[in-house]
Amino acid sequence: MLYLGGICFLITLFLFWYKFMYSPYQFFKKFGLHSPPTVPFFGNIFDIFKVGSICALKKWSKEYGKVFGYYIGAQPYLAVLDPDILKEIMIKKFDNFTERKKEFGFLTEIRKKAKISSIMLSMNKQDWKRTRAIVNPAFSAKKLKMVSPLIERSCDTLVEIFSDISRKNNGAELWRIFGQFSMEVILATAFGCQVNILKGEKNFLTEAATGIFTPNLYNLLSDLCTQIPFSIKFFGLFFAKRLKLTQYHSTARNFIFHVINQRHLQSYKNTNVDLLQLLMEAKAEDDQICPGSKQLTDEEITSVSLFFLLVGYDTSASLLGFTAYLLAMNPDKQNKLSQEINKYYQCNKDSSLYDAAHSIEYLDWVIKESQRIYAPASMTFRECENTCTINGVTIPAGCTVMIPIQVLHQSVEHWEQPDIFRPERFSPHEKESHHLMCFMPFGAGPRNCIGIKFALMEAKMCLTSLLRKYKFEKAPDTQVPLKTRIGLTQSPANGIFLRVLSNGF
Ligand code: HEM
Repeated sequence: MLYLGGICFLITLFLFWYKFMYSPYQFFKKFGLHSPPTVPFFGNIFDIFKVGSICALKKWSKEYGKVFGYYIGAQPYLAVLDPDILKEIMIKKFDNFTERKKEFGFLTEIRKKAKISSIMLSMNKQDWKRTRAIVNPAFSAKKLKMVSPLIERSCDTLVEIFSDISRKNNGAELWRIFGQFSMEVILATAFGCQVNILKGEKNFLTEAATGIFTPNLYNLLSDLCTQIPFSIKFFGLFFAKRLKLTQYHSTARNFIFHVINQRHLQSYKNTNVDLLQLLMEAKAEDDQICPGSKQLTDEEITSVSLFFLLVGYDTSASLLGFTAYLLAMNPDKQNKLSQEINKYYQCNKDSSLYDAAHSIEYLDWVIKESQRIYAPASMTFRECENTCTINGVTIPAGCTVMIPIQVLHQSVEHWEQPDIFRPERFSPHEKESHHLMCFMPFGAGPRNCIGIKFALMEAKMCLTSLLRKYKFEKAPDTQVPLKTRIGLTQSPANGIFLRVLSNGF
């Protein structure tokens, strides 16, 4: 009896080892793909902890080439750094790679607790097609020009605030201020809410949004728990109630809910057809979605709105902060940009801020070069629907392709002296020399960032109005080199301290 018990125990142990510790890590081997050695149950999580995801990816690509696998827990990721293969995945074979990484684990539980359904980043093919078609018109060039006066209003407030900062010798932390600016802009343009965030109103919103985007342990833990699915439910339920992250989600969601209710209560029809109006007009009767319809449920309207609020805030704040930092560290480039802005206004005295911002070519190069050095969205994903072979590489069905935007932007193979800030790389004369897929701050293909034109308009208008009057300079507290915090997005780890001076024009 004891003998039989012993055998049963050993068999159980073997099955446990096979299922959780051996078999998951054979995934890439089966398809002839290389991957770094793994630690059972944890995969390559410790390598990432040790040096950070970007350094780990750079190191692995040196050892295993431009396509290799790695594991977070038991979750397999295929990192692709080959621009030709990326072009196939993101553009040519988009139908087979329409979805991103599926959302699971703690974050789903946290969102459920805050009554938020699937966000647009992780929507499945059908829901994404339906939602994107509804939202697209809000981002047309014509619509964006219509909302530009709202951005100009926040630019004017920002100039006032910078006037105060320019009197301080030690400078100020600018990333937070750019965050308030971008929150104010997205609220006004997409939701019709004129809130003076820059003057201190509703600061709890920027706090919640920052909290949601700060990379945290839970993303990694989520992936770890995929091996034992019930643990996600268990830990998710246990932690979700107690975490600050849940509170942040609830705060942001409640605010959006309030804005939607206010819009419902307005007796007149909103004439400025903003994003929220488009979403609300797509509301399905009784929350029933018919196949092929262009409608949204109530919960989807809240979730999509919330996502736009968050994503519009975080990435734009980082873009502005990183650009200010790079200009401060490269005074010759900053001088050139200020001169170009000044020259433009000398010839076009009555130009609108919108027109000025879109006419200064050098500004466009500066913003591109800033995004190349510090990509505000450091990575994106695509899920492979059916196994396929691209340029001799087999990509298994169900595999999550990881597209390391920041690593591509820093590749020595594609960029000469990638650490040097040189906006001229993007001049018409030079830009042909880099592969299209080695520069993709907004992703690529049909599922790229929907907010490209909006984000660029906002950043260009903001920098034009600031650099007409001020220049950025290194302050005693400026961190050099700048440390960044990398999750799905990239932001400065300890803010951006800079001095602001009048530029004498
Ligand atoms: C500097 C600012 C921004 C950067 C760098 C950025 C970057 C990105 C990237 C890399 C993606 C993934 C694209 C892909 O997978 O191919 C994305 C998706 C997305 N972004 Fe942005 N973004 C920015 C600003 C914005 C703004 C202002 C909005 C909206 C107001 C926005 C809305 C979205 C949406 C809705 C998606 C999901 C698109 C989809 O799944 O169809 N983004 N963004």
